[in-house]
Amino acid sequence: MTDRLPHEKGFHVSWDQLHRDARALAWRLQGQGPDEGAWRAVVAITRGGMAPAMIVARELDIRVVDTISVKSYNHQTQAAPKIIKSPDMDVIGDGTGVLVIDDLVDTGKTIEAVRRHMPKAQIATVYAKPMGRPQVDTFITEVSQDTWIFFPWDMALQYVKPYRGTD
Ligand SMILES: O=P(O)(O)OC[C@H]1O[C@H](OP(=O)(O)OP(=O)(O)O)[C@H](O)[C@@H]1O
Ligand SMILES: Nc1nc2[nH]cnc2c(=O)[nH]1
Ligand SMILES: [Mg+2]
Repeated sequence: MTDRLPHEKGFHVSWDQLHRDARALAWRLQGQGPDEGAWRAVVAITRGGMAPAMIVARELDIRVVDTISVKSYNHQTQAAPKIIKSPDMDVIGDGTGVLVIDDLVDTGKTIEAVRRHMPKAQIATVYAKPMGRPQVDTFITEVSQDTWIFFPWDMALQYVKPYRGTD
């Protein structure tokens, strides 16, 4: 178990923002596949990669969608990443023409494990921190290493007190 650096800042992502950023990722990946620009399949890194992978698959009209499950974090503490479910290797092969999608790269350890599994795949994330950035082929937004990204599925709308009280 490695205790991670403290996260001084929070970056809170709404569904709307995630949708726009995942669409931007699809836009960037479009036409980059090896078969006349097309991609054969999408593999989502569960669980955080599933929503962005769905949006990318929809935008790029990719109907073959699979998952790879990597377990490493327990809340904000990281252990060695372990692949606990692989995609269908008959379909995915060495990853040629396959897009692997995750919500973010932080230390890059999750993607390192995935890349060993599918060395020829194109790996893309919506958000990237500097440490993991070299591990991904494509990303949309960089956030600093001391920032924790909060995704819409981790949050709920709640009341916020006004700056100036009336009582
Ligand atoms: O670059 P790394 O330091 O390896 O961290 C990035 C990974 O951590 C988070 O997943 P997590 O393991 O928390 O699981 P989840 O997607 O199921 O929430 C995130 O969704 C990435 O997959
Ligand atoms: N939600 C979330 N999961 C992570 N896993 C590794 N880094 C992060 C992060 O910044 N936010
Ligand atoms: Mg994840």
